[in-house]
Amino acid sequence: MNYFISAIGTDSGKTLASAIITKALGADYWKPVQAGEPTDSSAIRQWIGDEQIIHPEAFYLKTPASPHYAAELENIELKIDQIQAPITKNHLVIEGAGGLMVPLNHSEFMIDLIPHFNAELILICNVYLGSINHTILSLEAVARRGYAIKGIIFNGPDIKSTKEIILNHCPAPCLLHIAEEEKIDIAVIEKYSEQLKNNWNELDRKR
Ligand SMILES: Nc1ncnc2c1ncn2[C@@H]1O[C@H](COP(=O)(O)OP(=O)(O)OP(=O)(O)O)[C@@H](O)[C@H]1O
Ligand SMILES: C[C@H](N)[C@H](N)CCCCCC(=O)O
Ligand SMILES: [Mg+2]
Repeated sequence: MNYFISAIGTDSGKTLASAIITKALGADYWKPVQAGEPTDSSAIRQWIGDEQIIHPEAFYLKTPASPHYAAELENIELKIDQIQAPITKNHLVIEGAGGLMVPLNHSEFMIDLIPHFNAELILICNVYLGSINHTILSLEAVARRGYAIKGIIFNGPDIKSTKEIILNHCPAPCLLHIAEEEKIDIAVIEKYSEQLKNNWNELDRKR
């Protein structure tokens, strides 16, 4: 299965969550469009070790900006039909850049990659004042297009009322809650990947 990891914004914890998901599923990882350094693939490599496959980016753009603009600066035509998913028999964790409505060019958005890769969405919701609005808007964009959503991963403070209202508007369950950690290292990734495995299996049993 392909899982597309997106978020309600940028710097939301997609790379952290992708490392946890990749580890939990024993999956391959792929960042199709990388804008700026250090690359997310390099962070994932540090956190998951050498045993799993990280596929090379389809587009590496130098400027840490919206991909549509970073591509324009380099005179690169960034179009979805030029991006082919790597061939693998394994699960593939595909990390987007920024949030769902981040543009790749003047007519295509990150969200359009979900059907292109025949993927299920996992939405990373970092929790802050304003995140309810950003999350429900993101869920509406997904619902309007009829795309499959596997679940939500919360990242940050555990605020019951925020989680409840979001989950009441989400057709899929919470897969994991990542707390604010003092530092992110291999032990933290392993701790959450064990939690995610248990939650995932439990949710699959209930379905
Ligand atoms: N729960 C957390 N505890 C501590 N640090 C965190 C947590 N979540 C994210 N971070 C840190 O916040 C920063 C942004 O997270 P991350 O790189 O995963 O965001 P992103 O959504 O992948 O961003 P991008 O859109 O650039 O891909 C990183 O330095 C990451 O290690
Ligand atoms: C450079 C950054 N870390 C991400 N890779 C790209 C974020 C694009 C955000 C665009 C926007 O929503 O305004
Ligand atoms: Mg990232």
